[in-house]
Amino acid sequence: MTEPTLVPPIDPPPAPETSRPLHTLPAPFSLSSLEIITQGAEALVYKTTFLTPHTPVVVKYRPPKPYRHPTLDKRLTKQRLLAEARSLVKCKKEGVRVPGVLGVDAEEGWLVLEYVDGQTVRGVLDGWAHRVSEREKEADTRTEGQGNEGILDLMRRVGREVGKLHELGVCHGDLTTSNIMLRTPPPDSPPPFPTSNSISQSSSNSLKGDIYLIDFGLTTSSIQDEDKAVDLYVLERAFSATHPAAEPLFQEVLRAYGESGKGAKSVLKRLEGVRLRGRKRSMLG
Ligand SMILES: Nc1ncnc2c1ncn2[C@@H]1O[C@H](COP(=O)(O)OP(=O)(O)OP(=O)(O)O)[C@@H](O)[C@H]1O
Repeated sequence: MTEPTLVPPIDPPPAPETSRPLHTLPAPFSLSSLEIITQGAEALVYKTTFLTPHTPVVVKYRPPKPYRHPTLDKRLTKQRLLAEARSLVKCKKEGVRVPGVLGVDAEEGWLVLEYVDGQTVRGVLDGWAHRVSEREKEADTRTEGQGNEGILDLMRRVGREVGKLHELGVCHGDLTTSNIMLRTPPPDSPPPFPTSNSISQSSSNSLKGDIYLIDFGLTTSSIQDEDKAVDLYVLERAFSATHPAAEPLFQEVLRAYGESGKGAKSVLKRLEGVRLRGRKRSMLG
């Protein structure tokens, strides 16, 4: 009988690396005081009341990219962060609704921003599209068309805010429905008891509030119609990707944009060309 051979214990495979070095967030922040909002491709976004107990703020942190040379990485992060902070400051000063910059440490890679209490337009559109399909299922003709004025008005506010940004000579560079937020307005005093009117109003109230543009990490200064038209094209694509029902709403964004400033009409003209090129490119694969 052959002796059983002793198989040396196999080392367990190394634990997969976390996709992001969360623990590297520098002082003065500690993870216990931060609530993660998103962990995007470029940045970690947290909400915290660590700095101001009664007012939440956003900490946007760009962690080091381990695959990049550390010196180059630090330089790029610093440049992008400063560019983002400068654009935000400029926009806010000129009356475009953006979160205020409360602090920045470009060496360490973080930015503290005013917290916009609300939801992204992407979230709003998802909710709206859901309500539309529920209504269609119920085939309730009494409610048909109800609530549309609210969403159309929201689209006009989006168009005007983007118009203000472009009028200033700033192109967003990543204008998607996730980078536009609807700030929740302070609550109206509620009626003493719910009425049918107040119930139907609660869903249209969710569409009220100011529009804020966020994520200025890819912003550029440009007075070129072409750059502005590309911004609009990116937004148009985001609308059609969200929900087919949202696509016609974009026309309302464009209408309001067209009336927002001197150069807006010629940007819309240019958008037609950008669309044609976009279509050609997607046909070619
Ligand atoms: N000032 C703010 N107030 C409230 N929420 C915010 C704020 N800034 C960002 N957010 C939330 O965090 C999300 C991501 O923010 P942002 O787009 O700035 O980060 P990002 O990592 O650059 O994103 P992406 O990887 O999509 O480019 C937003 O979609 C929004 O939900």
